Amino acid sequence: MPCFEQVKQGLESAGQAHVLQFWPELCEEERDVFLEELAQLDLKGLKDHCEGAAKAAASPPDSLDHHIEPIPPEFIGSVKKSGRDSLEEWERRGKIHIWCTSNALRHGGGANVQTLPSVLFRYIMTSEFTLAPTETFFKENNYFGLEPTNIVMFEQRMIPAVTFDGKVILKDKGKIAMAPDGNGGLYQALVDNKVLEDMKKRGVKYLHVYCVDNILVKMADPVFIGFCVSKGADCGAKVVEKAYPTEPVGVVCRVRGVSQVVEYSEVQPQTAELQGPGGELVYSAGNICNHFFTRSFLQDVAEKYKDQLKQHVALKKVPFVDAHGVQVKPSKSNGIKMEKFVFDVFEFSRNFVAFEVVREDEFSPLKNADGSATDNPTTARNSLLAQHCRWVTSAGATLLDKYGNPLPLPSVSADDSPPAQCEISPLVSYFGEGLEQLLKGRTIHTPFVLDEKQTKKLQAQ
Ligand SMILES: CC(=O)N[C@H]1[C@@H](OP(=O)(O)O)O[C@H](CO)[C@@H](O)[C@@H]1O
Repeated sequence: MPCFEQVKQGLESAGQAHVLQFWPELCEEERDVFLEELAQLDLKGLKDHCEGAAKAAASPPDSLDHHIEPIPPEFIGSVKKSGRDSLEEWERRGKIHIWCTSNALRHGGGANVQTLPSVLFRYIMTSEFTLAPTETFFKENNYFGLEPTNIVMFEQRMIPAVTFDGKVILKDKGKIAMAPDGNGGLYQALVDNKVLEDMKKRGVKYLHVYCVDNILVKMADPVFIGFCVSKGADCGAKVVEKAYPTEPVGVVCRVRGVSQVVEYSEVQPQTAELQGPGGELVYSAGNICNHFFTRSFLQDVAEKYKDQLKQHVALKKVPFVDAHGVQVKPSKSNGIKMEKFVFDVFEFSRNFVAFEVVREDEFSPLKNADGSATDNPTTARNSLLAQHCRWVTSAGATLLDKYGNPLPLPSVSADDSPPAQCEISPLVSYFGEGLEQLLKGRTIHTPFVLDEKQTKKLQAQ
């Protein structure tokens, strides 16, 4: 059991003695739980954290408009602008790297890329709130047929939310309001959970990192990996062309000559609207939270740079207990959550590249609840269905609606009328490949689900 006096002293010297104001009212069990929680805090760093948060919230960040420039074209690859040969070559190289990792683990080297199936190691970072539900979800679904030991789940750190005058917020009489430390908490979490050692042991050299809110993500995309490795990159980012100047996505660009992502909130509209000679947006490389890293780059970040990552301020409505111990749900922002961003390591890269992909194929974010205009569960589902309709149609099949009438070619945008119910299992096709031999010349009634069982049936016909 942690020592109460020590914790109390730590809080006092951080200027946070108020955290214990309801201590006399807590029962023994509540005290034990609270003391455990307080002992987990970085009490030495608490003063800096609280003062830093209040200071950062009071002073808006410098405008970056005069310091930004686009990434030079020689550091950008593009699915749209590259020939078939280059794309196939990157894909081939990417597959070799993926296969080599799995083979090194199984046989201690000497990959035979023709015959080995690819084993991928998945590292899933969650917050304190989502670890147990994520584990349960995987278990309940039998790990989706994957080998459980190849899936590593780990938690990012939580840090206290702070008032505008730098005081830790009490969520309850015996509980601090904690918030995850942002997606850039990844680098600290890799260290805390010894994940880099695990990667090393398994022979992992390259990582494809993405945030979960994109239904169209191409996990471990061999084309992207092949592109980045062939350019000798230690760090890379997939981008899509921005749909309109003020679209709420970060822009991959350079600031004072250094590659980084500038968030949509950090530039003036007139900068976002700047156009090149052909009318194209100057800052068009929209960040989709989809990155390539070499393990050795991550190792460098963990050893040398992790503590230099910027802290970003997020102003939030944080429920709290008032001086009388009454729980309050604020109607306007009352608290500061400090977050680190996953892409803030780009500036430490020695060779950063960007790779532009096709939005309709790779980016349909889920940010809002149904009922809002964009980026909600319905638009996400429609994007996936529309993509699968396109795959089936380009494999040479004709889709029929439920009355037996031929469906028009699926629209490129998922925002129009809902696409036909046509879904291809990722166990059958990763990105539309292999469908022609199954579907060419067929007439298919929707709803249609092409899973492994249906595939076998079609093969037998
Ligand atoms: C801190 C962070 O990761 N910001 C990302 C992230 O934005 P959010 O609005 O925070 O979800 O996802 C966007 C793409 O969906 C990306 O453009 C942006 O740069």
